[in-house]
Amino acid sequence: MAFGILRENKVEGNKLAISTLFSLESTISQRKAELAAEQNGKPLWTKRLLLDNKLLCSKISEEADELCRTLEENEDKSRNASEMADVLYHTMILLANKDVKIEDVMQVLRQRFSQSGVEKKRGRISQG
Ligand SMILES: N=c1c2ncn([C@@H]3O[C@H](COP(=O)(O)OP(=O)(O)OP(=O)(O)O)[C@@H](O)[C@H]3O)c2ncn1[C@@H]1O[C@H](COP(=O)(O)O)[C@@H](O)[C@H]1O
Repeated sequence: MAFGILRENKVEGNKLAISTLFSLESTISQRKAELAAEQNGKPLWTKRLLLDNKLLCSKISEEADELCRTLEENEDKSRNASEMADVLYHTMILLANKDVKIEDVMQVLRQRFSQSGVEKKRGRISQG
């Protein structure tokens, strides 16, 4: 009984996690659609990143470095989650820029479920 409730909570938590990514994807693509409309004043941050690939890539590198620092400097879990959120947000803008959907990324991950990293690496070496 208690196990059933725990499993249900986990399923709900997983659904919430995935719907968060879809929500963010939808907001970013809305901002992208709005770019075509006339701009009044300075664009919001997401729009600025959509318009400036150099800025976006430098933010992605910066956020990835900050994420690694949370490990190297043994920072607490909340810092780790916050830096990962920054990485996800900025990388999802890059995906939107390239018209790649988060589902396309998930599909790649799903295809790898049945394969270990060692097998994957071996496959790449024998191909190249
Ligand atoms: N998830 C985010 C998000 N994460 C970070 N940021 C902004 O990204 C900018 C740069 O982030 P940094 O980490 O460099 O911020 P920082 O203040 O320098 O601080 P550190 O944490 O690195 O110390 C800041 O202005 C943040 O507010 C975000 N801006 C927007 N979103 C989402 O995007 C949606 C649309 O946002 P806008 O259209 O840009 O308002 C929002 O509703 C949110 O859901």
